[in-house]
Amino acid sequence: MPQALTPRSAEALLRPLEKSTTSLTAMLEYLHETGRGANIIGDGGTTVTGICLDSRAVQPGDIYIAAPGARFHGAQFAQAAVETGAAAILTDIEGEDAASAAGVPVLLVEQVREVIGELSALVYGTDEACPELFGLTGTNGKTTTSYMIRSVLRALGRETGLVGTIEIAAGDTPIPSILTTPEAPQLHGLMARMRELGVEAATMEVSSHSLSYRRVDGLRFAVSGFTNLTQDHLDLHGSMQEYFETKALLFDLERSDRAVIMVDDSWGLEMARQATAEVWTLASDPATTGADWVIDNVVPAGLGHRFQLRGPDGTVIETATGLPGDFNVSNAALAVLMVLASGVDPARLQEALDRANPLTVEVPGRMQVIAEAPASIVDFAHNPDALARALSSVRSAEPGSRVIVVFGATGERDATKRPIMGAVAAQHADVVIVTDDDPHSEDPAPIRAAVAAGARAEIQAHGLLSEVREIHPRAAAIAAAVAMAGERDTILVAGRGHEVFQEVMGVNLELDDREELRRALLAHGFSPLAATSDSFDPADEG
Ligand SMILES: CC(=O)N[C@H]1[C@@H](OP(=O)(O)OP(=O)(O)OC[C@H]2O[C@@H](n3ccc(=O)[nH]c3=O)[C@H](O)[C@@H]2O)O[C@H](CO)[C@@H](O)[C@@H]1O[C@H](C)C(=O)N[C@@H](C)C(=O)N[C@H](CCC(=O)O)C(=O)O
Ligand SMILES: Nc1ncnc2c1ncn2[C@@H]1O[C@H](COP(=O)(O)OP(=O)(O)OP(=O)(O)O)[C@@H](O)[C@H]1O
Repeated sequence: MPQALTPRSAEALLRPLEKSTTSLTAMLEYLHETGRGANIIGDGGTTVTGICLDSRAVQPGDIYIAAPGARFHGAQFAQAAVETGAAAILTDIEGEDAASAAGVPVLLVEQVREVIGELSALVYGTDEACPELFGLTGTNGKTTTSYMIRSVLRALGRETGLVGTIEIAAGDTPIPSILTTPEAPQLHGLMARMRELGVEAATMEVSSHSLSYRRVDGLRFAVSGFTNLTQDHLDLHGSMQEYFETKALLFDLERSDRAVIMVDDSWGLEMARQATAEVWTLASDPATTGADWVIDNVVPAGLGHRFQLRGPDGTVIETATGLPGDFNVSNAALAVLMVLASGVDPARLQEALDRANPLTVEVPGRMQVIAEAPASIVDFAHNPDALARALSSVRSAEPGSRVIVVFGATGERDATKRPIMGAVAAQHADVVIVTDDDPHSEDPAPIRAAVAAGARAEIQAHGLLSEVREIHPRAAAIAAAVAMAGERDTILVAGRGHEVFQEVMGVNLELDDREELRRALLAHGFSPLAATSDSFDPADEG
């Protein structure tokens, strides 16, 4: 993928090729009809062909949305937006003066973020025609489950799109992803582009940030799924309750027709109780009473598992996933049920699962096996629950084998999870190598110290035998892990998954954990798997 994309050229990929026009008066009328106060300063007959929230990405003919943010008010970039072709500006009272001074008509509203989604739908016509949407939220498992859903939909012969942390894909065109869930103007532009490309169904990761910032406003999900809720993003949400309430917005009938909710924890149960969309509940434990669907008869198959889904009226679906970890059985089950909930005939779905094995899909940087001896795995676990689950799933039954984990914690994000992740690593690994994750602009040393302190405190409190080392930079930590590993050991490099840049003190350094691991394995005489054959096929695994 070209790294040289600028904000403007990237934005152009998220637009329909065929442009239609919307006048400011049409927007004003829509806002008034839906009970919102708004005024036009200048010529209401002015028409726009696109809508954009970033002055650096404006395309000629756009309405530039000058929104207040944590750092700036977008109105300070109004002049720049007009110089690059903005035909009008949408702003609030605070932005009025700067917007008016930019010399194009201004649509003035009370709360800018409240109207962006709906106006984007109006501009791109996505209120009238949009691919069938599958939305995923939860702390962990969104990316993996959305790849699985896409794979199942493809096996059913549907033309698909995908929006998420790793990439945006409209048809076969991948577009690098900056946010897990892009801003509303980009989402609507993208849906219109997908419509042009004949995309019938799209999966979308819906982050809690996107719900807080109203990025998915104006979209309607046919089926939304909830994976789980564990600690993360408390810097944004303040408390788990607020984090939960934000996620719950997705399961409102105003946004989603149907919801499939994992009820393995109390947050899931509460989510199912609160949701106003039609709910199907799913439990991983077959003994769970009251769940509509349960996962049963899970048996190891190669690196992954075979399992059954048992539902109402004796319905049984049998399938398998080749992805390691019992959490991937939950992800796979959720994917199958979300497709079923969209109205696909169960027999047709079973036939597609049997024929195409779609739940054995390669998800970059998610439990990605780089070598088999020592078992060397790169995973995206970057919060306590994901790290605990990833570590538990890689422990080999072979006597004397050790688990060596290499990880760190992100800078400028939820600092409370740092010692907790250290403690989790000490509980589950024999050797804990603490290194840098993405420190961003924060000094990496105190981040490492907080993680290592959590690990040491856990060892002391429980008399554990794990060993803690602090090694940086990250490539050196990965090399050290390989240097100490024997063939029967397991190395888990956690936290950065598919990412190929590490931001240290504000500078982007090229770093791909998978490449570093391969390099170190080769240097120590081990045999990594070929870079292109990291996907699994249970058919090969027996
Ligand atoms: C915390 C957060 O999500 N902030 C988002 C928010 O920022 P903000 O409103 O504070 O914006 P600001 O920087 O003060 O700027 C104000 C306005 O001026 C505009 N601007 C700014 C500079 C300029 O030159 N021209 C210009 O037009 C900005 O586009 C913005 O509209 O609106 C901006 C405009 O779209 C986003 O870029 C920004 O995301 C930042 C980059 C971000 O890092 N977000 C992350 C945390 C995020 O959303 N992550 C979740 C996933 C998390 C996970 O699950 O791991 C995601 O969905 O990706
Ligand atoms: N169902 C699950 N429960 C707990 N942990 C999981 C689950 N699925 C995946 N994980 C762990 O979480 C990590 C991230 O998985 P994935 O990328 O699918 O989730 P995500 O919700 O998209 O994460 P993010 O929002 O951070 O991008 C995986 O690498 C794995 O360690």
